[in-house]
Amino acid sequence: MTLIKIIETFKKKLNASYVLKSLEKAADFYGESDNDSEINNPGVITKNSPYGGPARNFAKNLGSENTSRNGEVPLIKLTNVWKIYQMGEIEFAALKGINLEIYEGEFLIILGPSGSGKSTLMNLLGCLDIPSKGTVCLNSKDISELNESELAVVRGQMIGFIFQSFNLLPTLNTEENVLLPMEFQEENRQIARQKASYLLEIVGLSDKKKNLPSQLSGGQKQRVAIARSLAVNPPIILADEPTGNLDTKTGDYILEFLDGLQKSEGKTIIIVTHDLELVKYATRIVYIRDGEIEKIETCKEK
Ligand SMILES: Nc1ncnc2c1ncn2[C@@H]1O[C@H](COP(=O)(O)OP(=O)(O)OP(=O)(O)O)[C@@H](O)[C@H]1O
Repeated sequence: MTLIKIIETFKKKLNASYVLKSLEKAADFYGESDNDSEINNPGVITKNSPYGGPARNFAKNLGSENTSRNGEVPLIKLTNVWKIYQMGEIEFAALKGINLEIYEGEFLIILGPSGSGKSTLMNLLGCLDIPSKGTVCLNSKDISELNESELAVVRGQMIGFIFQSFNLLPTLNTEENVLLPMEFQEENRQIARQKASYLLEIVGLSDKKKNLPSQLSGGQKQRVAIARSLAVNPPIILADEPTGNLDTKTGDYILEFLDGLQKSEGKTIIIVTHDLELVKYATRIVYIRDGEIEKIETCKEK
């Protein structure tokens, strides 16, 4: 199966049971369930979903040559990856020979202290940067072989980003921020707006569509960022300290939400963090220190 076909497969809809679960959680957490008939009526959401029919288990749609979790081919594979920053005469190796395979449907936590190379690694996993040495393969394709525009297309369709600082565009309102990735993917404007509405319902922000980021709380901003990360229904969600700027309760809600995406949607969740609290959500933990993988732990049960 070609990468384009795989990407097309990934563009199918969000799962209805996940939507219901997420809505219930959002309603429960934000105390909105009593006043919102749509939240109490999942049929309405399902009927209005612009993402079409259920699409559980992305892996099953990939074709045997690309299936991952128990198979041979990882979704992302790093082989002897080095990242060397040049500062005048001085070279600094932020990553030193990283080998890592990430499989579809994992909830991977990359844990390490400040300066250990987490963000550098995230930039490589997210195809935002290329390695100085070694290879990063996404669906068996070496990203170094792609030109900038090909890389942007792959990144846009395969990966949803969530950042500690939310990275919302300050002059765009909530709805426009969620629409943004779809604009780059040339979505039909009307369908794009339907999708944005749908995603904002999932994260419990239907009533904040016209608010600017400055008119939202931290937790609401991060929920907008999550809705935006899901806009093109990517198979991979990559998050850099997603709860770093949130209080514990809101942070837990965000993580439960991501956990739901992994469990019910089969999405691959990758979080880089220094926060040990997050490991309870992981299926695997990668410990990184001084640019090297110290150890990798597989978690028996979540
Ligand atoms: N552009 C750059 N030029 C030079 N050195 C850099 C650059 N970016 C990062 N570094 C260095 O690389 C190392 C790893 O940085 P990185 O941001 O990946 O760490 P981190 O684990 O994400 O840290 P934190 O948790 O504090 O964000 C650090 O020592 C940092 O100073």
